[in-house]
Amino acid sequence: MSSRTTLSRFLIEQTRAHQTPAELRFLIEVVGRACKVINYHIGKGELGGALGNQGTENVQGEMQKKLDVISNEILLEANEWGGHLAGMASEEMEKPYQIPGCFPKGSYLLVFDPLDGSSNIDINVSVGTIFSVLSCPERADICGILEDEDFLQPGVKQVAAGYAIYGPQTMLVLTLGNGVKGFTLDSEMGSFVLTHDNMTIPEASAEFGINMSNMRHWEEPVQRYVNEMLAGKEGPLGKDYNMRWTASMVADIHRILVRGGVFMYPWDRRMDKDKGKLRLMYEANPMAMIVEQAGGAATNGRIRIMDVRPEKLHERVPVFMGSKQEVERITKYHKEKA
Ligand SMILES: O=P(O)(O)OC[C@H]1O[C@](O)(COP(=O)(O)O)[C@@H](O)[C@@H]1O
Ligand SMILES: [Mg+2]
Ligand SMILES: [Mg+2]
Repeated sequence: MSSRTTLSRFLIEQTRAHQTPAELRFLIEVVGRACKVINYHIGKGELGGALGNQGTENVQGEMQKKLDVISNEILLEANEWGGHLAGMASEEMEKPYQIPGCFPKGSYLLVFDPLDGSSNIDINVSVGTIFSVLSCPERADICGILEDEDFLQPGVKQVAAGYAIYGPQTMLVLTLGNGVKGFTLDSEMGSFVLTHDNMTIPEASAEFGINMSNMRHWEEPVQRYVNEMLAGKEGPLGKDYNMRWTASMVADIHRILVRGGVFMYPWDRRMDKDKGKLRLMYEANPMAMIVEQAGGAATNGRIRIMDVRPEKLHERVPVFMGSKQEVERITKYHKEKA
């Protein structure tokens, strides 16, 4: 009997250890399978005609990549008939996706960013898929249409969160609320195998990730924080910091789960008040749950991201997440300025 723990076996063990409902287990399995299919299309690249623009815009006014649309369809198709979902919402769709038919639906809502890091697709840099699982509010009418409001639950309500990273290795990183696990895709077996048993983020770090080209637009607390790091050991922090930015949130957060650091996408003067670039429901919330479950912290500069009350399905939020000490420092600088 192989001692390697596949995703399926891990989920069964979770059911025994933590009473994880069979429906949730099935949901994670289906999402895992969909990510394997997405991985196949990404791996084919131009051979499969999957690179380049789709020629359409999504609800955020962003030019969609072909793989944004392909990945979205793969996740919808895989999850539509399983009976485990009441509905879905995606970065690439303005409104929630209704599970067709009049019959009792599943207990869960799946919210996802089908392809994260889209600007990196055509240059062969790691991209990912991010997902968040919520419970579906009680519904009288089984034929009832799902409204945006059904999804607008704060991050603390998530029952699971995860991401797939399509890089030199393809991995699935997952939390069900008791720690963070990483599974590597064994392409021969076609299974995700547990390789990172208890991913944790060191409290202290000397590495940060931010798009530096936006510096002139940032608020004072962010300018101060980044300048102090750039000042290195001669500066007030007394240590040298390294900088990394891949422009794929999944890849930047994965780096932090493996070796620590802080990831930032702050508000800047070009944006709507108190908003950011990254989306609360399918980027910030799932990543915040994973980061906190790994011992890190995640705020919008002022409060815990998972305490933010969502108002809109595609709303944006400033993001500071990673090693606790660094996130606490940048949050303190914002509070001092408030
Ligand atoms: O291009 P910028 O400003 O560096 O922004 C990069 C950020 O935008 C994103 O690509 C947005 O995500 P999508 O690709 O899913 O739209 C993040 O993954 C990444 O952190
Ligand atoms: Mg994204
Ligand atoms: Mg995306």
